[in-house]
Amino acid sequence: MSGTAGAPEGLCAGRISLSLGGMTVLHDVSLTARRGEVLGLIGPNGAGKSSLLRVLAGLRQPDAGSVVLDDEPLAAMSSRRRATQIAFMPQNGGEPPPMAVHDLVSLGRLPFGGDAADQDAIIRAMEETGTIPLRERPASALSGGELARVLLARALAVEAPYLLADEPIAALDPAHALSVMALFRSLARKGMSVTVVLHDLTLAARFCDRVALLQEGRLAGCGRPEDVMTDAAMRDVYKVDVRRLDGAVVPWNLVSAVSEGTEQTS
Ligand SMILES: Nc1ncnc2c1ncn2[C@@H]1O[C@H](COP(=O)(O)OP(=O)(O)OP(=O)(O)O)[C@@H](O)[C@H]1O
Repeated sequence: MSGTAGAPEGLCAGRISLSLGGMTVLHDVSLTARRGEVLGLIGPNGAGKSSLLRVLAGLRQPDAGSVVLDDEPLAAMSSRRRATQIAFMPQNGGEPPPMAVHDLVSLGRLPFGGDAADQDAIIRAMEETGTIPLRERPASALSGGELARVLLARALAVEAPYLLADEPIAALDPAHALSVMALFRSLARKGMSVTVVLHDLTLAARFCDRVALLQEGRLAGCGRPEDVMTDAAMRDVYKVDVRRLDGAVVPWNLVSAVSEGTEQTS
């Protein structure tokens, strides 16, 4: 444990407000990502999940509030130290650079000196994401799901204690999505902190230790999935009615369709 007495452990966002393009996209949001857990950021499109993740990563400066890593304000950390402590996987990743997959994953080791441990970390990250067979391929020629796994490998290669991943499973088939969520669980059990933006509510409820539910830039709830992802909250925030299958949350009908008596499925 590295925090000083009284200082909260973890990556703590305190009373964050953020405006983009003249619009307030985060309002007074407080949240802590802790070592040893998978924290899911959930909420509808535009709710502020990516913006909050970027603030947590130190990639965006909030207008108000601060982010503290254990007892150290992020704003006071060197970018190199921050890059060794917090690994970030962006949403979509943009146009991949014209380089081989292995070289792209190797970029995760840039904050380090280039010692022998680098190659081990790169191989480990590629094994964990099933990207070894892709290693010689040009990144620009990958499918969307393949590229997503490579970008995750780049973030994992950092071997930072804090991983922030923005929709890492959005482009993945069910087998790869399950495998990545299981990997997150396993990394958290080894002491990492994994914060992940998710739209798959079923997997969020199943694999996250806690979820933070964002609604229009505000925190609508944060805690165990069963406490936060209630039928009422899903209805209010997502405008969907859910069904529970073996305890899993399955979005089932649009609230508007139900209220108009035109339920889509039985
Ligand atoms: N650079 C920007 N300039 C202006 N507005 C922005 C910018 N980036 C994001 N926004 C707006 O901020 C709000 C929150 O965006 P954000 O990407 O954080 O949402 P999100 O919850 O991650 O959404 P999604 O699920 O669609 O990815 C949205 O209304 C978005 O249009």
